[in-house]
Formats: sequence, structure tokens, C-alpha cells
Amino acid sequence: MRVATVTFNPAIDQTITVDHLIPGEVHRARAVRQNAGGKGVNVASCLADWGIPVTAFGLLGRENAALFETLCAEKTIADRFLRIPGATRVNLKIVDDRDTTDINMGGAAVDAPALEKQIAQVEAFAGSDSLIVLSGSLPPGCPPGLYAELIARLRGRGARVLLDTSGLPLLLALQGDTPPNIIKPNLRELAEWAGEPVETAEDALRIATRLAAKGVELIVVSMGAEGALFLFHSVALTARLRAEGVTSTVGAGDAMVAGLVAALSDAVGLEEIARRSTAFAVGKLGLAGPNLPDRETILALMEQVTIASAGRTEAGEAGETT
Ligand SMILES: Nc1ncnc2c1ncn2[C@@H]1O[C@H](COP(=O)(O)OP(=O)(O)O)[C@@H](O)[C@H]1O
Ligand SMILES: O=P(O)(O)OC[C@H]1O[C@](O)(COP(=O)(O)O)[C@@H](O)[C@@H]1O
Repeated sequence: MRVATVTFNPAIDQTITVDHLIPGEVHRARAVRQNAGGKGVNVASCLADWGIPVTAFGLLGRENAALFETLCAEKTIADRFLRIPGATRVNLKIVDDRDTTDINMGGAAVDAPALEKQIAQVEAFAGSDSLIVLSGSLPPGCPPGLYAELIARLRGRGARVLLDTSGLPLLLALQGDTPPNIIKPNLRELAEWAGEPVETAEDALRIATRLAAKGVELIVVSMGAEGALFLFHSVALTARLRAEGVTSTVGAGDAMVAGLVAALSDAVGLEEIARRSTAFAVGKLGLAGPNLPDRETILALMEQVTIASAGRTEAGEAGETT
């Protein structure tokens, strides 16, 4: 299976470590780090670490493309980003003794010709042997229905599509006749879509069942330290693994998406999908930046994942994912 990621709004993640964040106070930074980021970039980076060839599409500001170019060169990610005038946004990640606080910028505005050019290249890549990951927010200038339209075009060419986004672009993508094959909302994103609170695995399953009825084949709801809920062909389970040390939670969801893609490319069953994506996410937590630990560590983490049945939403069997 050929894999591509699409990141219309990549970001340089600037991570600042402080002792204890107090709003309104002056802080001394203990460390500052920058890495190429944005959801699809992080997914591509983790897939490359696992050894899966990946092509990265998206829009990249010409003025500060170096970090992305280095990442692609070092990890042998096929760089198909379209360079556009200006700079890619810088997102702030503040890590203190308790938490990670994210401040994400809107991003540089894009114009219609650049967007169309890149979309045409993604479409040309798509085929029945491909899985395409559409990730992250849309920058100013992108119509909010862009993912909805692109999903229809890519699926029309036989590609499988995984969507990981939020807000209006997610809402519109799930409204149309051609939904994505796979989605990975977190609890907040799912609640936004549902228009009601979603706090527990039970809530998540109730809402995920509605999404399955719309035709989404695999729904993964990530719940931070509580793990994740997986719903595939009416079979639901939860997966959870305690993190031993958390260096940064930034990109945990993206590592989970990479684990999903890695599992789907091997056409394994639902339990294996859950084990692998959880191990990718928890493995990433111990590292700075969008990186996975070595293969042996991931395999060991997979063994330790606690899987529990969350029931069946109607008659259905857990089986192969092809
Ligand atoms: N503190 C944590 N302890 C254990 N696992 C975690 C923790 N934070 C995240 N994870 C794992 O990473 C996955 C994705 O994290 P989450 O925060 O839900 O995603 P996102 O980054 O998209 O908001 C979770 O489903 C879980 O498996
Ligand atoms: O496109 P958005 O929604 O603004 O998110 C971008 C941010 O999300 C990240 O990809 C991290 O995402 P996750 O923590 O959800 O995996 C950062 O690298 C980036 O700064």
C-alpha cells in the first residue's frame, strides 16, 4: 500500500520548557527547541521511523522550509510539499512540571492557484493501492469544505482516506455522501462534532456509533491518558497503556495515526490495530519531537497494552481490515 500525508497547515513547533507555568507571571525558559511539525508532518515522521515509505504533500512557506527539508532528507520522506511565498507558522508548546500548553497560530494565508496545484498532485498520487492521510487545521484562504471535496475526489480514484482534523472542516467532511474511511478525533473534537459533552469511553462509543452509521469504517477516539476507543465494523474495544515518563504530549495523536496506518498497511485485525497505535502514541510520549523509539521498544510496548471489549454496536465480527 502506498502512503501519503497531506498537511495544508504545517507548523514549526517551538517547545519552551519552564518550571511551573503561571499565567501573568515572568518565567525563565529552561530549554527551547524547534522541530518541523504539523499533523501530517508528524505522521510521516513516525511512519518513516517504523520503516514505511511515505510521501508528504502540503504547503510550505519558502522562507523557513529548512527544518522540514532536513527532516525529509534525514528520514527519507518523499518531499512533495509545494513551496509558497512567506513563512510557515510557528506554534508555541509550553511544557512545565504538570502539562503541555499549546498555542497554535492561524498560519499564512494561501491562494487558490497554489491550493489547486497541490490538490492536483495529491489526486495524481491517489489510486486503489493508496492510503492518504489528511491532517490538521486549514490555513486562512482555504475553504472549510476543502477536506469534504478532496475526500470525494480521492475516494473517487479508489484511495482510502484517513482524516484527522477538527471544527468546521471535520463537520463538513462528515456531512457529505462520501465520508472518510477512517477518523481519529480526540474527545474534544468528537464533542464539537456531536454538539454535546463527550467525556467517557461510553459517551465516545455512543457518538462513534452514529459516525459508523454514516459510513466511516474505522473510528478511533483518543482520550489522552485514558487511552483510546476503537470501533470497526460494529466491534468496539478500548486500549490503554500507562506512560512511564512523559517528555511531551505534542504529537501523541499523530503518532497514534501513524500506528493506525502501519497496522492497516499490514491488514491486521482490530486488536492488533489498537495495540500498535497505542504503542506508537505512548512510545512517542517519552521523546521530544515527532519521533518513535526503536522497533524493539514499540514491540515491547504493544505486548503491555491493556485491551478490553467495549461491546458490539450490532451484529458484527472483528476481523481483517482489508
Ligand atoms: N498521559 C498519557 N498517558 C498515557 N497515554 C497517553 C497520554 N497522553 C496521550 N496518550 C496516548 O496517546 C493517544 C493520543 O493522545 P491524545 O491526547 O488523545 O491525542 P491528541 O494529541 O490528538 O489530542 C491516546 O489515545 C493515548 O493512547
Ligand atoms: O493543525 P492544527 O490543528 O493547528 O495542529 C497543529 C499542531 O498539532 C500538532 O501536529 C500536534 O498534534 P497532536 O498533539 O494532536 O498529535 C503540532 O505539531 C502542531 O503544532
